Amino acid sequence: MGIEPSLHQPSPAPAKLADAYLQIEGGYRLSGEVTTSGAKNSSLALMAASLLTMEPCRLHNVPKLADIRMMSAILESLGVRVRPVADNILDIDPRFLSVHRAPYELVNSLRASFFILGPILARLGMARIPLPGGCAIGARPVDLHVRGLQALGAQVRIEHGIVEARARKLRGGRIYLDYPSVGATETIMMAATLAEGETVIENAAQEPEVVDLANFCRSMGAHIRGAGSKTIVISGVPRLHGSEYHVIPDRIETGTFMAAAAITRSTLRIGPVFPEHLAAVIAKLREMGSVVNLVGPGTLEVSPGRVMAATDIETLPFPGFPTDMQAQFMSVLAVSEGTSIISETVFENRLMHVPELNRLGADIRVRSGHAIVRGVLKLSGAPVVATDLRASAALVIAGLAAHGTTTIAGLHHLDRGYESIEKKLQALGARIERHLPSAAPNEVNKIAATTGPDAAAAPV
Ligand SMILES: CC(=O)N[C@H]1[C@@H](OP(=O)(O)OP(=O)(O)OC[C@H]2O[C@@H](n3ccc(=O)[nH]c3=O)[C@H](O)[C@@H]2O)O[C@H](CO)[C@@H](O)[C@@H]1O
Ligand SMILES: C=C(OP(=O)(O)O)C(=O)O
Repeated sequence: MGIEPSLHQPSPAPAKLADAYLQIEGGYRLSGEVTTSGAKNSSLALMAASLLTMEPCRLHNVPKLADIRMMSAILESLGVRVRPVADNILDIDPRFLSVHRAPYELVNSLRASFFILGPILARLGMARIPLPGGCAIGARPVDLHVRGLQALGAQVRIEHGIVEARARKLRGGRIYLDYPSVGATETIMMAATLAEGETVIENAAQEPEVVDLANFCRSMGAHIRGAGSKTIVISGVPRLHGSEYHVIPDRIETGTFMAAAAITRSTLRIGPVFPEHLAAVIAKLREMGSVVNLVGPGTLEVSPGRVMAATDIETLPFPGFPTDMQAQFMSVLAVSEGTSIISETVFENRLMHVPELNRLGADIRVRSGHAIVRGVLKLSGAPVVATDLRASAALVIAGLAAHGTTTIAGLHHLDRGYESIEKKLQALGARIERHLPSAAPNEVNKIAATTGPDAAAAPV
């Protein structure tokens, strides 16, 4: 993937006092145990995959997030019934899927909305989905999704920003992905479950969320082999049945709390976790000097070593270091001893947090897509603006370590991907509060159930 520096990005709009913001008093240690929510990126793919059957599905461990609420709204716009039946349990009844087009206003806000293309095409023989939105971290084309569906016999054209795919009957095919795209692997895998004959995806993405999706499809009766390896083989079946399924824990949320432990030099226990999903993150943190141990089934303990040392990081497809953890690790490296080089190779515009971290006293320069991070002794609190989801997490982490007060605006990014993050951090002893839009500048509002991030996730 081509990488270009983010130096030429316009600065994010300054925070307005009328916007919601987080206020953090940093420089304090954390302690205790934190529970990881279900994986956002799995849940979104599984919600789309539930369209493949005509029977009800129940998903457990779905996080309460703005993205999940949006995906629920998209499914409902297609005639599908989506109901939260208990905390983090979502019932999806796709029997009445009848609409093959999704509204732009809904699809525009998240990348995962595009996951519905393959299932709708497989079920209805036609789909019209606007090009997706999501974090503005690069161009994020959909050519690999399109070529995959074409290999299954679909006719696909893109006009006026809408992807239209038609196929009376999808047929298995052989697809080599030029890049192991997570989304393209998922789109093709879902469509292929109902295609006639065998589909082989070569150079497939190996991310745990791809495996979770394959396992969910298998629980519905799909025949899928090799998920988690570079070659996935799908033998199409005439129909899939309903299923009840538990979403895997969110490895990126776990990694974010691991980074919070490292930067505040605290001991934290984090779980549930599949350590093999975080092998690269654990290895990097150990290299930097943290002590990371598995202290029980599915619980990691992160504690401080003698020093936090610089290290180089290159983001890569799984099992490499995840791009979704790059920003958070940049915060930790900003206060580690020595100079680190971070190379973002997955997305060409995912260094927008650099100027904001520098505002907090970090010393980071961007040169040809690489961030050169010179460790400083301390960060100091300042007002900053989140530019995307993981950038916002990086700013929260930096704010926990920065001396004095940090305010973070642009919380709609954070609320896309972190369930109750400030409540979880407060329980660990962090001095973090959310100020709601109506609040006077110095007046803290307790998070009202009707307007806070939990409300954003209302359907779950
Ligand atoms: C909802 C979801 O699951 N999002 C995740 C998913 O995004 P997403 O599925 O969008 O990420 P991809 O793996 O597809 O993208 C990786 C690279 O491939 C490029 N590409 C992708 C598709 C395509 O048709 N053509 C193309 O060139 C992208 O521009 C990017 O440079 O995987 C990313 C990589 O781990 C994560 O950061 C995102 O959190
Ligand atoms: C980039 C992310 O999400 P999305 O693909 O939905 O933009 C993310 O989860 O970090």
